[in-house]
Amino acid sequence: MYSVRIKICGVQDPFTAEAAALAGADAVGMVLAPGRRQVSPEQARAICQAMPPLVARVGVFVDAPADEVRQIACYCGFDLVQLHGRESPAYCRSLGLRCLKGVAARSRQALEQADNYPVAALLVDTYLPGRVGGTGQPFDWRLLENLPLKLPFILAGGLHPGNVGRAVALLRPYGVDVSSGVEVNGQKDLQLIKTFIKRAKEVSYHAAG
Ligand SMILES: O=C(O)c1ccccc1NCC(=O)[C@H](O)[C@H](O)COP(=O)(O)O
Repeated sequence: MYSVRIKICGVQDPFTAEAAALAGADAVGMVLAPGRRQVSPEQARAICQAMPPLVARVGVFVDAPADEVRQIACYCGFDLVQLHGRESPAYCRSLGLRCLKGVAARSRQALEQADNYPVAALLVDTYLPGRVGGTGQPFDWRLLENLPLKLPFILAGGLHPGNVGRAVALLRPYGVDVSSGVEVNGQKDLQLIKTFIKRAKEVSYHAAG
């Protein structure tokens, strides 16, 4: 049976992380890179410590020095790191950590190239020049249709409770990732998180195969 995994990203406080996990999130992401959702290593550690077991804690980095990523991942207790910049395959390998590679959905060729990364999964996100992640903008999902990737892929970019069911039914991704789509006025909203999780899971339970 297929059951899509769900990552709630850009979480900034322990209460939201715990509530998302209890609502059925499989992973919670904390952004360590500059931006409006950035948390300090101390905040990320407090979030990780508040989370119940068996839910993945993911640290999101953008082109950070490898030593810094290793040190923060160890200090916080991350299960995975998400590399959302221009990190090379060699960089990913050198970390010695389980990685998700963020890849901008620019073209099918870009996705096919990324499929050779030595990582646990690809997180396929919207391409917007000059922006990195958490944009709230979707991309044309037809780019992923019938694309034979070896790596599991996590669909990201502009997902929300109103479109996640369609995305799951159409693409059957390994996972889905959301940040802006479960926020109100820039803050995570528990009701939206619960509705997103419910919608994604119910569609995947009913998907054939
Ligand atoms: O969310 C951010 O602010 C962010 C900043 C820098 C690098 C990555 C970032 N987010 C990564 C994520 O995994 C987001 O959840 C993903 O881009 C989807 O975001 P959204 O379109 O807002 O759902």
